[in-house]
Amino acid sequence: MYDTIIIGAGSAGCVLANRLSADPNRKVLVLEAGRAAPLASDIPSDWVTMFNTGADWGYYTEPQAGCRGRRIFWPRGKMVGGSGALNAMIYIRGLPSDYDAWEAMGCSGWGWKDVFPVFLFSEANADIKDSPYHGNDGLLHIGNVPYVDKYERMWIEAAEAAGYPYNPDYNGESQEGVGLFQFTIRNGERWGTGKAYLRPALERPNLTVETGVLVTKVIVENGRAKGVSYLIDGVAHTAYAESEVVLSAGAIASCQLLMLSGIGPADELKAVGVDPIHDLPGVGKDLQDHLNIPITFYTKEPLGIGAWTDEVIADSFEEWRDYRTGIRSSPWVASGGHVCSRPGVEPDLQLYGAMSPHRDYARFLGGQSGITAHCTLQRPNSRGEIRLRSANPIEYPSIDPKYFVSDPDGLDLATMVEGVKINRRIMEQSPIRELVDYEVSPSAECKTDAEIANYVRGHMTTLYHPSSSCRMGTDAMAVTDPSTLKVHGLEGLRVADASVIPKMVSGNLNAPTIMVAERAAQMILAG
Ligand SMILES: Cc1cc2nc3c(=O)[nH]c(=O)nc-3n(C[C@H](O)[C@H](O)[C@H](O)COP(=O)(O)OP(=O)(O)OC[C@H]3O[C@@H](n4cnc5c(N)ncnc54)[C@H](O)[C@@H]3O)c2cc1C
Repeated sequence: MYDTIIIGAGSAGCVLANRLSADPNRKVLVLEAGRAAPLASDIPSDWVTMFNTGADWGYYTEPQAGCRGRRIFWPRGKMVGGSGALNAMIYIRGLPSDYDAWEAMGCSGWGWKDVFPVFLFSEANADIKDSPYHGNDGLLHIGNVPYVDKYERMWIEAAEAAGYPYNPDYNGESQEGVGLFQFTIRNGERWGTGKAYLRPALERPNLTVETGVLVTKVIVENGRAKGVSYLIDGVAHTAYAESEVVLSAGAIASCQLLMLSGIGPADELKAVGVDPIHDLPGVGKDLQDHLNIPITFYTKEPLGIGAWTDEVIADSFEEWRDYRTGIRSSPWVASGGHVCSRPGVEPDLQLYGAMSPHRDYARFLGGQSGITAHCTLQRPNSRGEIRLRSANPIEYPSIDPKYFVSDPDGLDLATMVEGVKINRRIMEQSPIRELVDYEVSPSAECKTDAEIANYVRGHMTTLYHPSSSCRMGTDAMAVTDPSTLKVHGLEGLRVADASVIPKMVSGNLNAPTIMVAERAAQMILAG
């Protein structure tokens, strides 16, 4: 018998495993479906090479009516460290107003004044000292990118020439402007929560971590979570928890597991053969994600990833292996920024100037060197849902983010069209302009807003940030209680991961998820 069972050793689960097992009187079990992270996870440049491997759940959405019927690829980490072991390692918190909006939605205790100290508490910034905006004593190592390509600096110069000010610290006083991102990289190696939080706790006798374990159900008796059922190599097992079960399986699997356990919209559960035990209509609803649109240019000279030969790849790996330096110590998303699509808004677009001629999540590279300019919508209106397809826990759920179609005013699409125009403007400035041969995609013929919108629908990707599928709140569609993160109406069951985020923040989701997990641990330890 354990005190606490944590489902999932991802970004959030590893934080909880560390914080909760720091209490020697608490017996903690962590159950993770994946196994140890592969070498590619350690190497910052190699994150995209893990897509569609055993370390990736490799989900696809339902065909998206707003995206010309395409199914959108949704990679998620399936390994110790979770998506934080697969991600691009950018560290960003979002805007203070994002969290104040959470509070205004009924999540009292989650305003900026409440969460900012938690961000500082978890942060160990190696490069920015004596700043009121950064912590230096936490467990989460943050640093500047170890390798900056000269063309990344040129992209920043071009963006400045287009009128966007240089910002040396977008986690500082203001997010607006362009510059270099900060990363969860330590001495040239990925340092997600699997290493920062879980690894140092593994020696503790009160912490057990089991990998290769697929949790299939939370066992609930008389309104209280008692334990979990899981499969190891297809064989069923159970484990019991005295105090509680914490779902940290991520924004897809946490709501899937609630529904498999009979907790969710009762009619929908019955329709797929699951006996409802607790009618909670919001489970799986209100799903949000960051939408991203890349545009690609070929360059006249070889540069960046497009210039890598087999020899460069081999030599750079040896350099990384021996010294943790060089081109493989960069995730190649170092130059970017946050800009406003129109006057009177806070930065609503995140930009990247990636020195890589890629398309389709960098699974394919172009025939010559190039630059891909990405633009992400920071605060989307689109909200979708996750539903069970069947009562079979092995079957992936139906993921329908309803991109664009759930935003009847069309603001999401219109803002992304502006983002494409901003990226084109940047690419027209010196010193990048002189490098560009021609625009490959969407190509110079795509000119009018309507043509660009059609391109956005046909090429948008996820920026990998599903959230809000078990969102916090006090309204009828809320799933988790903001003051405890307990599932409404049940005892002994909490959710602590990206799925409780009530509304998308203006920035990538790892840091906010880690903050949520830190707070969940504080709540649990407080009893
Ligand atoms: C490719 C990619 C790039 C990204 N880039 C960035 C970035 O640069 N910066 C940033 O801030 N964010 C980034 N993100 C997003 C960020 O990494 C995630 O939002 C964050 O990791 C989510 O954490 P989580 O704890 O909610 O879920 P996860 O980290 O996904 O953890 C869930 C864990 O639960 C396990 N699990 C799931 N189901 C079960 C089950 N049934 N039984 C047992 N275990 C189970 C999973 O295997 C996984 O380990 C990226 C994400 C991806 C996928």
